[in-house]
Amino acid sequence: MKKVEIAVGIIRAQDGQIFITQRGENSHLAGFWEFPGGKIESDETPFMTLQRELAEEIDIHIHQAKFLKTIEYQYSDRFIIIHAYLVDEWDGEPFAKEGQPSRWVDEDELNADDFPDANRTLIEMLKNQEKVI
Ligand SMILES: Nc1nc2c([nH]c(=O)n2[C@@H]2O[C@H](COP(=O)(O)OP(=O)(O)OP(=O)(O)O)[C@@H](O)[C@H]2O)c(=O)[nH]1
Ligand SMILES: [Mg+2]
Repeated sequence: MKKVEIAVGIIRAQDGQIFITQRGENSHLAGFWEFPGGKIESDETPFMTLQRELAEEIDIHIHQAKFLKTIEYQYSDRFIIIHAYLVDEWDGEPFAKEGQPSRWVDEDELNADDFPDANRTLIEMLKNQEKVI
């Protein structure tokens, strides 16, 4: 079974909106919305991956982020580990560099059904505002 470990950012603006992107055609879980991020490379810490992926995918640069939660989830074809960070300070204006759809959405309006199954507990945590964040 393939094991995939990733870091993702919940990019939250001061008005509470969150920046999300849609997974491209032909990718794993195509068409679902996601938090920008990607796979941890062998010499990276999760935070280094987050910095690199947010620069590559949405053109923002971060100096810090708040670690939120690690989620483990078994898909039919892979086991996934997601390190999720809250990003509320960055340089630049996020946009989907690879041309995929993107949007800002109110935290309260995040719909877990639009995201991969692995994201469900994370989205519930954000919506329930377990007030660590
Ligand atoms: N970036 C991102 N990936 C997620 C999320 N939730 C989730 O299950 N994933 C899964 O995490 C895996 C790795 O994400 P990735 O961004 O590196 O995916 P990728 O398209 O480069 O991978 P691939 O082309 O090798 O399949 C994918 O299988 C993806 O479906 C999420 O919120 N954000
Ligand atoms: Mg990615």
